[in-house]
Amino acid sequence: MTLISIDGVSRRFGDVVALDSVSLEIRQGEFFALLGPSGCGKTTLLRILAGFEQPDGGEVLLEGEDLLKVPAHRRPVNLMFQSYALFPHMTVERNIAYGLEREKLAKKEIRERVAEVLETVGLAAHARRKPHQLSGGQRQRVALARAIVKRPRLLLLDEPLSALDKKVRAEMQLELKRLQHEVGITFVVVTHDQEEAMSLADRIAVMQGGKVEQVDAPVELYDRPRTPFVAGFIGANNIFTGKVTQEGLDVEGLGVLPAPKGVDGDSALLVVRPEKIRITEVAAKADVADEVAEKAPADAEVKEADAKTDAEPVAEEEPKSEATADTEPTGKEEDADKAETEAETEAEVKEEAADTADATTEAGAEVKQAEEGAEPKAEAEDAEPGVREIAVVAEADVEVKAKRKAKGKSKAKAEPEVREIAVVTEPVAEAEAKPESEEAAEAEAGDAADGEARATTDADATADADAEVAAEEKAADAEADTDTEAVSAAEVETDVVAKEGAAVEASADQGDDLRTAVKTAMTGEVNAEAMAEVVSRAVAGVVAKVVAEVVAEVVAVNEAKAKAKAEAEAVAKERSEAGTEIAAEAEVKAEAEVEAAPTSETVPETEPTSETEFETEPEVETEPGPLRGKVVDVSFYGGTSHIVLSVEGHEGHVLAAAQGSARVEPGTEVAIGWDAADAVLISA
Ligand SMILES: Nc1ncnc2c1ncn2[C@@H]1O[C@H](COP(=O)(O)OP(=O)(O)OP(=O)(O)O)[C@@H](O)[C@H]1O
Repeated sequence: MTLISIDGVSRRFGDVVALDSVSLEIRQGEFFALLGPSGCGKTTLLRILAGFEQPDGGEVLLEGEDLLKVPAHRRPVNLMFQSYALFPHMTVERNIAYGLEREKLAKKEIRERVAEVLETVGLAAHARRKPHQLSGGQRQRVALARAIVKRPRLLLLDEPLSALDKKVRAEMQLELKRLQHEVGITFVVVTHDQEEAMSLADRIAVMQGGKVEQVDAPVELYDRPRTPFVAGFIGANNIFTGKVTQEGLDVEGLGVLPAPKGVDGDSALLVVRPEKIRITEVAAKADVADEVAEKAPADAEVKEADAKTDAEPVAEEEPKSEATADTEPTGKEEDADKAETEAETEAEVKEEAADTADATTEAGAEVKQAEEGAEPKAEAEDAEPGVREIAVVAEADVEVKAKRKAKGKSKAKAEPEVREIAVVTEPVAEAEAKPESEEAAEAEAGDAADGEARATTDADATADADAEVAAEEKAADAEADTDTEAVSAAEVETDVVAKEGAAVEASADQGDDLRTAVKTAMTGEVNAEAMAEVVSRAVAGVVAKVVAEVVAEVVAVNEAKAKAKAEAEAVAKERSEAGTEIAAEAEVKAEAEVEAAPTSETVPETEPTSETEFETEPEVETEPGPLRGKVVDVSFYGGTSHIVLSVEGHEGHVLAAAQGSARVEPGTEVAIGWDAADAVLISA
């Protein structure tokens, strides 16, 4: 139901048009915000509603009644000033009572209403204090109490939180919302702070230059801005200007970009939110590298790519600085080097992996270290490149592409190998939801991309690696939690652990002591008394069953604990390697992304295409975007990675945002894209 109807209201101050035919409706009981930059006319509109200003034209109705004819002091409207305007010499309760006293209400009623409102704003204990004895937030509550005690139909708040520091401000935002909900009064708040408006208001009128640009709910404003101003004002946005075509928006210098349908030939703005931007590391395929190599035989990096394609080991290559920059060699450098050398032939690796399961694990760990500290091209030349090749190809080919670009080759010729960088939650959620076996299989790909499968080329060793990676993934799911929670990440194991006490203690009436005895015996501290009990009950035939049960339980618990410990250690190791805890999460996500990338096992013999990649892993998007660019900067705050990208042919930067820590370095060449459905087209 409409409470206030504003129709064609204008106000000029000399040459300045403060309000230019403003029309909007404010509903009964809603929290409404007037949002816009300084000087857009929001305060003028508020003052007109309060009766402190008269418009030059237009009308304002309150439930159908002409409000403009009603003098300010008779309007059922209250204005809470930015400065709160409290009387410094009066106590809190007298400040609140003041308006009611002026209305000459009965003292009893005044007392009751003041007490009620003091409770509502949580200041009953401060009733006798004076304003200077209160904090900023408390003073603001007094101002609010004073405004609502008169029970206005409409409460106007001019920048109500601007005098508060950030923390109190956040608290008061919640408080204001609660209060508005509780008292049911229609609130109209004026603010230039979009975050404040978005978090407080049910609906927002975005104003600019004395006009209302758009009135909508916060989500609508964010998702579907209807004017260029709103698109630029609310949140960060990537904006491209061009001509609408059937295929998308044709932007000069950039080509046709994915866009929703529009009117052909129209000039329009394309708006894409940073979190909708998909960036994928671009790397030309080996044959492209080959082709470049042929044309530039003197280029050492291209030669390496060539060599890799031919699968001829070039084991003596020195590590390259870019390749080693990611991870500093650890104190186990020598071991790592040794392991790397050992891992260079499949036969040696097999031998090493075949020794024992422990030896395999150790070798894997060492090799992982070796690889992290090693030059990727050496990996590529490995006789058993397996799934690792993806990461290696990607890195090598970025360099190749850079060379190719330097030679002025058309980017259209590249058939990019992609590795999605900006992590999105959906694919990860899907990956997490997968059954363990599938997860383990996929983990192999991600794992191998990290080079972990290097030393495990025989079946047993690979299975070990799979299990290890699957365990890592599960443990990493519980990453920010305590060790106990890490245990709970392994569902089955958790069950067993959780049942440890309960199962042993609660299973059989007469078996309690017996179970304790057996368990105690099994854990090494033989209790003579308990064992005597065991023996005596053997006659009753209880023992065999109980012993079997307890043995199974203890074994299961021990296994679960061992596994959980290994997982926790793996996670800790991952984290320390990645540098931050958040990075660990991103790595798991990134692995899920990498799983989608084709491997030498999954990529067919014939030239792979994006389509074949989709067929392999249809649930993860790997289509590179239409734009090519470079990562300029990556910053992490608010739980999100904010990635600044330069784009070929585009003057401004493109912003991408990814939840968690994105594993992408400045300088990385990327393809940039988005889904047409995720973008908004606005007529220019
Ligand atoms: N009494 C006045 N005399 C002259 N110009 C005025 C007067 N009141 C407002 N203006 C002008 O009208 C325009 C709108 O002012 P208004 O205060 O409504 O904007 P605002 O959006 O509330 O800005 P802010 O957020 O800075 O308070 C401004 O250009 C302002 O300078």
